[in-house]
Amino acid sequence: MTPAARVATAIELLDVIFAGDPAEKTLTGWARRSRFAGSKDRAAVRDHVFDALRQRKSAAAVGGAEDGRGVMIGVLRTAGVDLETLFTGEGYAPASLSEAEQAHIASEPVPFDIPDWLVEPMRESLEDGFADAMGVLRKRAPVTLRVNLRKASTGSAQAALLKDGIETEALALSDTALKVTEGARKVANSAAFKNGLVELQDASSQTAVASLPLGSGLKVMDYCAGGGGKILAMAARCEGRFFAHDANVGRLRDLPERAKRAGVTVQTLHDADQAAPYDLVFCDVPCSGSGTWRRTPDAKWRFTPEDLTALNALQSEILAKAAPLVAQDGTLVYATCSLLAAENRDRIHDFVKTHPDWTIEEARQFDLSDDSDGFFVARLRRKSA
Ligand SMILES: C[S@@+](CC[C@H](N)C(=O)[O-])C[C@H]1O[C@@H](n2cnc3c(N)ncnc32)[C@H](O)[C@@H]1O
Repeated sequence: MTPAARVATAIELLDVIFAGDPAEKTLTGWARRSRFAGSKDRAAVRDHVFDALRQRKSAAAVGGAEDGRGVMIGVLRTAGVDLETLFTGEGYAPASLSEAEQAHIASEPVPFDIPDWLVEPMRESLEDGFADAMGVLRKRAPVTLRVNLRKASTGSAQAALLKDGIETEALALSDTALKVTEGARKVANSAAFKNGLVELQDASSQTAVASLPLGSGLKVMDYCAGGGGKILAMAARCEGRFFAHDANVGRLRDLPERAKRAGVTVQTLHDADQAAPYDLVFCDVPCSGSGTWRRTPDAKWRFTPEDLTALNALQSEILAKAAPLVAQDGTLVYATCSLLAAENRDRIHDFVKTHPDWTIEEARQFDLSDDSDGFFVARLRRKSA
């Protein structure tokens, strides 16, 4: 495919997505139907579509229309691309630019790339960091690896990755985080990944796990374990007994294989109180994912006030259910990958108000940055008698 044909395809797919179809499904369906598209074409079309979804509102303002074509024009114009070379109308290229499209100038200020109803809650949550975070949300997210300290040091993992053409740089935020600077698409097939030297994990999650009071011999429960990213990061840091639970058992499916690769043992429990009490119960609760919206940009446009209300109720319910599983002197951890105070600060304040025997030991919000996703982690303890 020519660069122009890739843009034309992205425009078509964006129109389907804007009409309501999920981005992943739309891209997968197109790839399946389009035998002529090679892996580079598929990657390029995907990048165009995701760039457009990240910047949907600002790009529409710059491009002059809210449909796929307008948004794509906005994305390319913002990136400084010469539109005349792509919008030629020749072959599979998009139609030439109209006079109105050529002359369009975005009115100021260019809108933020989140739903309108979220602008004030987000501004209140992020305070001075609001403008920076809105800028970062428009960019691509980094690919970050966690070095598995059970099997490698940062240096030996970097050397192993390099053998497969993957270049990385160590991130200051965490002692285990490597940002991939070259060869990100090769990670899944690399020997370093297959042998469990590294896992994919954002740097703020890694730092949050590193801040936990983990020590040898502790019993740890990951109450909302999902694919197991957090419990694997915990198990990599110390010897102990590690348990994983999830209301949706199917989400634990990959965990045994990942644990085996990492050289650790994690026992999955259908019933979380089976092995209670635990020294540490980690609740990585379902959330808006606003700290990771660069990675799943169509999720932000689907997110409604009703979703937030329902999530808040579930988040409080999970904390209340997990608290009795914690040993008398143990730690309850509440975490989200959200930037919204309603899902973070407000939830733990609400919890200690309704559970007066508990106190907040520490809470930390990780900003959204070029090197890491937004993340929130809070440690709670029972008050001493
Ligand atoms: C943010 S994800 C967890 C991600 C995971 N910790 C990781 O690092 O890969 C939240 C998980 O909570 C689970 N969940 C939802 N409701 C729950 C509940 N009431 N009790 C326990 N888990 C729940 C979901 O199935 C989902 O897997």
